[in-house]
Amino acid sequence: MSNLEKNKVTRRDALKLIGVGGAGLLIGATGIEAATDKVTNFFTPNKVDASELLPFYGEHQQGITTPAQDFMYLASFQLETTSKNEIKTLFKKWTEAAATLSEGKEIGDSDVLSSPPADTGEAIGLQPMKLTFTFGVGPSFFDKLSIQSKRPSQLKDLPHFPGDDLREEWNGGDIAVQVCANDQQVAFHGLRNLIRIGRGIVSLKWMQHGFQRSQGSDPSGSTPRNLMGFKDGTANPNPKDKDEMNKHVWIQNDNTPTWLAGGSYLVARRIRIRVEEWDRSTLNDQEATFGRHRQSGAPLGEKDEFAELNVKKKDSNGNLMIPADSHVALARGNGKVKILRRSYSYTDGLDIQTGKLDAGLLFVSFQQDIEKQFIPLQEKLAKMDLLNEYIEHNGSAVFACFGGVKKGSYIGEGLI
Ligand SMILES: C=CC1=C(C)c2cc3[nH]c(cc4nc(cc5[nH]c(cc1n2)c(C)c5CCC(=O)O)C(CCC(=O)O)=C4C)c(C)c3C=C
Ligand SMILES: [Fe+2]
Repeated sequence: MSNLEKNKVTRRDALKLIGVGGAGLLIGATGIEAATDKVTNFFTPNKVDASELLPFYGEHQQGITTPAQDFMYLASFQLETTSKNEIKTLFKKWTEAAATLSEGKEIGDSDVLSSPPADTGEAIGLQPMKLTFTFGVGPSFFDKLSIQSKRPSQLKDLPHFPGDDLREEWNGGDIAVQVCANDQQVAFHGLRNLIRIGRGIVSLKWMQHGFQRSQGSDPSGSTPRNLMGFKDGTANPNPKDKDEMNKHVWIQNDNTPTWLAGGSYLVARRIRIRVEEWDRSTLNDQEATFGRHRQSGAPLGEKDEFAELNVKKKDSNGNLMIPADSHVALARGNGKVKILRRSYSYTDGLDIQTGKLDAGLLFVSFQQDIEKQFIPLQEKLAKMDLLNEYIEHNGSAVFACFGGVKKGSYIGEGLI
């Protein structure tokens, strides 16, 4: 049988696919044709939608204020060289590859029979699916290249927080690449090709995938839920509000070096959730832990997800509606410190030591100033957040993400 014939959807297959297996079931010919049509339509091309394409070049890097795509890979690389020139060449190659892949094109020359194809091929024919790349450098990057004088003073490893249970295999790194897309294969292909281009110059230190509910399963675009079942992202600052982004996210003061201007600091925390314990806690405890209702996402005592969150509001007995040690009460504080959260859920299968799931939140936040934003927030949470009973931080990293890249330029230009 030819491949073409093998791939054909037969009427019999179509019937199986639509669940019509019973002998003697009467179905009119037109019914069968219509059903078969539906199945064969499954293989017909989708229209190419230009909105699926997010250009790599621009004022800021993509993947920061970009509405979170369905999938992400966060990869942390370590340098295998101390040569600035080799890193500069790599950054130029990565820039070109990221720009090409973001347009849904293949990289390099892949039709020379005597050489391995330049592109690994698994995204051939696929749309870009809002593929974005976000690049940054960690504190150790500056030491390894002996350019310590260029390291921004606040780009250093985070302090130890109470309860931290950090593992070296999930910590730090010299370079970060965040790859996001609405298709996991497209995202993986993007990262895999950067890994390949970097071989011999950089190697992976750690890599974490992330997911959220796909936009296809929630076309209304409501706030995604985390693995604890709660809407997560409700009180994020609005990425479309330029003033808010300038105030809380983009680095842009007078002393900012050009390579960092319009960039942002990325904090990543791999936070394991003890889902088994959480699943045994009562709904009442769960809601008190977050300070919001599970179903609606509304602050406790309110009906609407976006109702004002008043941490001082009391019930008729004089008790706080939202417990003072709940996650949102502590994270909101006086409401002045804001970070842009862009976290994803992760699952890494079974922890064979404990027989429990290794699942949680790959917490990612972008901020203008780590010392004024993330650190004071996490200090408060680590001390007394009710959520601490159910989570453990086992990975931590900080990176300075470059400003946007202009066509003809490359990531990190001006730094190396
Ligand atoms: C240091 C910063 C934060 C860490 C670490 C963190 C971990 C974490 N959060 C959730 C789930 C939710 N967080 C929510 C709100 C919220 N969280 C932070 C900061 C950190 N969270 C902030 C700044 C806020 C907003 C507070 C506010 O101003 O109201 C919520 C409520 C819904 C929402 O607003 O997004 C949830 C749910 C988990 C599961 C987690 C670690 C595993
Ligand atoms: Fe949170």
